[in-house]
Amino acid sequence: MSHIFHVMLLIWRAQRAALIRGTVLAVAVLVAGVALLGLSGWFITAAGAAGLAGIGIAFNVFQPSAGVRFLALARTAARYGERLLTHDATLKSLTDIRVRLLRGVLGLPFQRLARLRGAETMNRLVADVDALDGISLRLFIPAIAAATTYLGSFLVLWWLTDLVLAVWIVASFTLGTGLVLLWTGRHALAPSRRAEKALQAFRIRLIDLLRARDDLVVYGRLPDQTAAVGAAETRLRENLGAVDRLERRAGLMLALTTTISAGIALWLGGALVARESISPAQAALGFFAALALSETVQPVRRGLADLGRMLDAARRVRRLLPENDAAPVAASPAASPPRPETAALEMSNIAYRHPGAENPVIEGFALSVAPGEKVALTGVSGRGKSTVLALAAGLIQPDRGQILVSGRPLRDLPESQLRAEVTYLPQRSMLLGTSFFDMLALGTTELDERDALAALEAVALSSTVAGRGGLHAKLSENGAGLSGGEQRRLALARALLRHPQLLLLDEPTEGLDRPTAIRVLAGIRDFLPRATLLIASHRKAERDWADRLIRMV
Ligand SMILES: Nc1ncnc2c1ncn2[C@@H]1O[C@H](COP(=O)(O)OP(=O)(O)OP(=O)(O)O)[C@@H](O)[C@H]1O
Repeated sequence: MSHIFHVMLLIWRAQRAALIRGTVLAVAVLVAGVALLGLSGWFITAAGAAGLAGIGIAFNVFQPSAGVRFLALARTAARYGERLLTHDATLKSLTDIRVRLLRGVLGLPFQRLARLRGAETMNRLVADVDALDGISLRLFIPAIAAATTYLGSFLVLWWLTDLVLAVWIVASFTLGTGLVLLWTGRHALAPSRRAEKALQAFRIRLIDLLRARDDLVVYGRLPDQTAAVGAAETRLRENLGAVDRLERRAGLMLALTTTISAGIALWLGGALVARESISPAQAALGFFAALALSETVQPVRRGLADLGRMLDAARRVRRLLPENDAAPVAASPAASPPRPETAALEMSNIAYRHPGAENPVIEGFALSVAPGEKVALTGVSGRGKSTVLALAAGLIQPDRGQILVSGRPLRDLPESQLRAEVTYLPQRSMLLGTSFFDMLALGTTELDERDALAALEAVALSSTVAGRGGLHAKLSENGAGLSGGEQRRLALARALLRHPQLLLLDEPTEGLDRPTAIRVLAGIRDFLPRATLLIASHRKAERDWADRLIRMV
């Protein structure tokens, strides 16, 4: 439950003023409803009694009927204002939470980020945050409004009728509805959780099916995956059905509570009238107020039916939210200029162990690359070449040792300066966008077309781009309509366009035929004549191109 309170606190803090106003209006809606029915009952009974007594002519019908009209209108207006304020404030708070969550996800350490599954993260950001709206709209605000209305009704009924009648009505409602709501929350917890899990499974399996469709067809697993999607959907429907049934049962029990409470209030009112403690009209007021109190807990019923979904969503969201993102961001140290007389990249006595791995992948590793040098890192697969590049790019931190970029400790470089000076092309990169231009523009905010064409020429892609209709021609999303080699070269061109001083390339010509590989390697140097180049390599063409080889053993 602490997660739900924490999320409610976040929602409340972000939109405090609007939520206070909305809650006041929610109380006004319920109070006006109870007063409306109570006054109507009193009015009809009092008018009837006056008629029976033969003094109907003297009975003032105008004031009570004006009161009824006022309360009806006030209730409608308050309901409108309450919906507007609370929904608007909650949705704004959730937008805020979603942005903070995104910031939290993006701020995760590189290794954790690499382990996140796209579909799952998408679910967190969309479905989980959506589930949180019920915490304020269907739990806290209606619960506060109902409690306030019970207290107010007790005081007003005591004042206008009799203490015994007031105690009975409010106590029976508090106890009755409290028990029904507890029952609903307890029984709906499991199916509501299962429904949410099934929904997440449905989405993830469907996204996996769409993404891996070709592999699933090749391995004959498409029917299995389709069946898995269908099974998740069936589970979702079954559990949603269970939640709905529970909610209906809770509705029935609430109706029974109202009937018993109002029935006994009628009997008690009659007894009090017989003892001449109150008038019949006052007894009617009590009875009708009791009937109206049933309205107070309807929204909470729906909220409690969804409690399991909200609890799980709140727990997951809280885990990913940055702990204290309200704290001011520490000022970045001033950017320091490179020292030209030093090595472009120097790594000394580096040790690194991947999280969860038993042994360090590299231990006591050292390397020095002079400015403008082309160095190839070689070694058998799994020796740690990509790990060295990720360390040099500052994506992971060494457990021991020091990394200097142009003589400055890498960990002291401000992020923006590091990214401006060092670019890393991993083995697998993602192309974002739907045209060559869009895909290249990820690396450079103000991309110049001439520069883009020059980079494409450097990676031997000019004719491909021209053949596909030019830089701005529409392509399948994320480069899906390009060959594997074309996709890699496009990612390489994107890296070149950042004009880094140090370019780290992980097997840049993998998948290319030898003549194209040689052409691309020459193009890299032509495009960046002064840059320092460190590449992880398995190919002879790359080793021949390099000025020096560093063999990892
Ligand atoms: N995130 C990770 N968690 C645990 N182990 C990892 C992780 N990333 C890499 N490894 C392991 O670290 C070792 C070095 O991996 P790395 O990718 O650096 O090797 P590599 O020399 O570049 O290999 P290749 O030539 O096949 O690309 C491998 O055994 C790999 O399984």
